[in-house]
Amino acid sequence: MTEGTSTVRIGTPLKQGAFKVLFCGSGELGKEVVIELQRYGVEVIAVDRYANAPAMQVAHRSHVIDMLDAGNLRSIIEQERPDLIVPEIEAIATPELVKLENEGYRVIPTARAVNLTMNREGIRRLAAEELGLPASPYRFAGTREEYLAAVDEVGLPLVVKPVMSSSGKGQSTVTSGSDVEAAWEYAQSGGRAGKGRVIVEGFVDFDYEITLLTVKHRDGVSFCDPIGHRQEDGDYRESWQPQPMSAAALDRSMEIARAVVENLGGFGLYGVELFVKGDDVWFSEVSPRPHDTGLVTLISQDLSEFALHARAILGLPIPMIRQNGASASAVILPEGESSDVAFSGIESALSEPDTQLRLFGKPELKGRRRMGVALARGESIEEAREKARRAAAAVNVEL
Ligand SMILES: Nc1ncnc2c1ncn2[C@@H]1O[C@H](COP(=O)(O)OP(=O)(O)OP(=O)(O)O)[C@@H](O)[C@H]1O
Ligand SMILES: NCC(=O)N[C@@H]1O[C@H](COP(=O)([O-])[O-])[C@@H](O)[C@H]1O
Ligand SMILES: [Mg+2]
Repeated sequence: MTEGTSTVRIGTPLKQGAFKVLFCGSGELGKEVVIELQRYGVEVIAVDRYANAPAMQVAHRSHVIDMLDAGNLRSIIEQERPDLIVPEIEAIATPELVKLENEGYRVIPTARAVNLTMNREGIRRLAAEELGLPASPYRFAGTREEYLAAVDEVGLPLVVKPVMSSSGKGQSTVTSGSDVEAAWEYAQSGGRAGKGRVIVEGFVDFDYEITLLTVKHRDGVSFCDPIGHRQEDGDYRESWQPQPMSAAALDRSMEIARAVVENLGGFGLYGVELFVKGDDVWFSEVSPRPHDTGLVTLISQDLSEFALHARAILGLPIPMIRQNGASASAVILPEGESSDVAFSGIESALSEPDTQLRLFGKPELKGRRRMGVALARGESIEEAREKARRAAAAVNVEL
């Protein structure tokens, strides 16, 4: 930091002068940010809807509450009085965060950003209607009748998603008239916050899709190299960096990302999701926080997306981001039921050079759940992807 302009002060954790950060959501992405904050001696409080969530296991203390309940959320925040509130998932009583921010609390990146992005309607209308950015055609629907009308207007093929959901929950692609009914029912059952409105989006026939990690920090806006990824059922399976792109598509992507994060404001790392075809780029959505496809940066960059988020929210400088070359991540995504999962095959997963593993320590598996991720570097993207997939496949999940 430049002499004379130092304003960041970090006290001693668990003492009067501690700098306190409270996480709303305590999954695998939060866990890595907590670890980065711990390295600066920040006092961390992790909150989620269930006990022993990944970030809780590395925080100073934790609370289990229904974060969609405004009263519960407020009472924990008033009890803890954190210097920063860091939302880690979408399903939070975000209007209450707006009120708390008005009362003087600091919400990362801003309460407005969190409130707009927790609901697909907020962010889509901002990006497409206010900022005029290119996006797939879309309609919103709250009833079956509105939904059927929306399907007619948008036309097939299309994608249906609950307005409040993530990781593909409640999402389906409709390619024929016979899927229309099932997509509505699935969206009604699959949203994180229960039944409700859906977005009907025209299907974008992209060549590839990227996440452009974009950091807003004290000295401006910085971009990470683009991350390519492969999704199945709306959930990420593999990601890699750098995704090869034409100069025109990359410029356009940065332009779109900059417009979005400058409007949303605040300090922190954003994951801007974009679809690319040739030199054309469409905005898809944005996370006002580290992104799951950005897990690859744990091996591909000197400062991972989690380290960058920590620096940005603390008001620390980010003079450069070093990329280490072709890298990839592959998820460990078992299906089944267990409340005492064990992992084996780890020696084999780590037997190749430039390979790493993260096991999240989630206390329960019910259905399909991301429990870990394999990371690898290679001479080429293809080699890195193969290595990461081999490492992920070598891990046995014992239920
Ligand atoms: N309109 C669309 N056209 C084509 N593919 C789409 C469209 N919308 C979504 N997809 C595909 O589904 C994936 C998940 O969609 P989206 O990012 O909107 O869901 P999500 O539940 O918010 O996921 P996450 O929380 O993991 O980011 C996208 O990355 C893309 O592969
Ligand atoms: N695409 C969003 C995303 O990846 N979010 C990450 O997954 C966790 C929830 O996992 P869970 O569903 O296994 O509890 C969240 O807490 C966050 O870390
Ligand atoms: Mg997404």
